[in-house]
Amino acid sequence: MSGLEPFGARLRRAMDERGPLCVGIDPHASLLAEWGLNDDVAGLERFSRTVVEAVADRVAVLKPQSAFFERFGSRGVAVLEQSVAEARAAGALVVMDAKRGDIGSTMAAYAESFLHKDAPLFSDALTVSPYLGYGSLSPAVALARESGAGLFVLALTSNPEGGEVQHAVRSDGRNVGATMLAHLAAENAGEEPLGSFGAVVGATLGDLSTYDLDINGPLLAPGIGAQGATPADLPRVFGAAVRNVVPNVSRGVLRHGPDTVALRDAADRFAEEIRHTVAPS
Ligand SMILES: O=c1ccn([C@@H]2O[C@H](COP(=O)(O)O)[C@@H](O)[C@H]2O)c(=O)[nH]1
Repeated sequence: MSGLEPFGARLRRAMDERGPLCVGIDPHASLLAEWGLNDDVAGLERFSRTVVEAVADRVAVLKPQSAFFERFGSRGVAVLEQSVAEARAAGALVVMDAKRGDIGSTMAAYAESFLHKDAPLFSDALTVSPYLGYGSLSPAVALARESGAGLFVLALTSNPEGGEVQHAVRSDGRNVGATMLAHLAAENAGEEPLGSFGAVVGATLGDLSTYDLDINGPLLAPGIGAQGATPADLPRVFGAAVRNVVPNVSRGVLRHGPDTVALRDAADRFAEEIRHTVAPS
């Protein structure tokens, strides 16, 4: 299977050209209502199409949250397929936020669903959960390499409950989140300009200087906007690794819809704030 150029290289270029902002497509029932849309497949389709039309030609990454599409069954998944295709056609990279994770043999099927180049839901990258053991992700790592896709592994999540698992200390003295970061650094060793195997690290987490975030791969940073973090927090949280951070904003942008100009302006404001804090001129 001849794949795309590696995800890390494509992402680095997109971040350099468009800035690193990732806008989420999260069609919450409450947002559909605020936009004057019905909580049905037609409302879902209108919502997703509007977000893609508003921002897919200007942000590096769009991140559809699969849960909000799966809620509507097969017709919701059809809308998700269409949104992925339209976003990619407009030049955005798509990170599918489906947080898949299972024993290796089943993980292989999840990987086929999102990372095989001919899959209807093929995405540039997929969020995955390593909490059945990092090694259980091997089939997804292998297929991502073959297809030129990437993964974002949940390492230090933005929610307050995450620490119960991710801060647990192993017998070697390292905590679980740090162990995931170390696995990713090994995966990305020697890759230029950037590896394809990223970590999810919440922007809400405060000072992370005790962690080695230098994984030579992207750090997807949710938590800005509705969860309380701001672009100004990024240098303090990520230190020198801020250069590889892909900050995600979902509700913080989406609440400005359904007007496409207002959505675009909101994304532009976040992008500008991020540019100022990440690479101040
Ligand atoms: O640690 C994590 C991992 C994923 N997410 C997802 O990101 C968005 C955040 O949405 P906001 O509206 O900007 O809060 C959402 O899809 C989450 O499932 C996360 O928040 N934290």
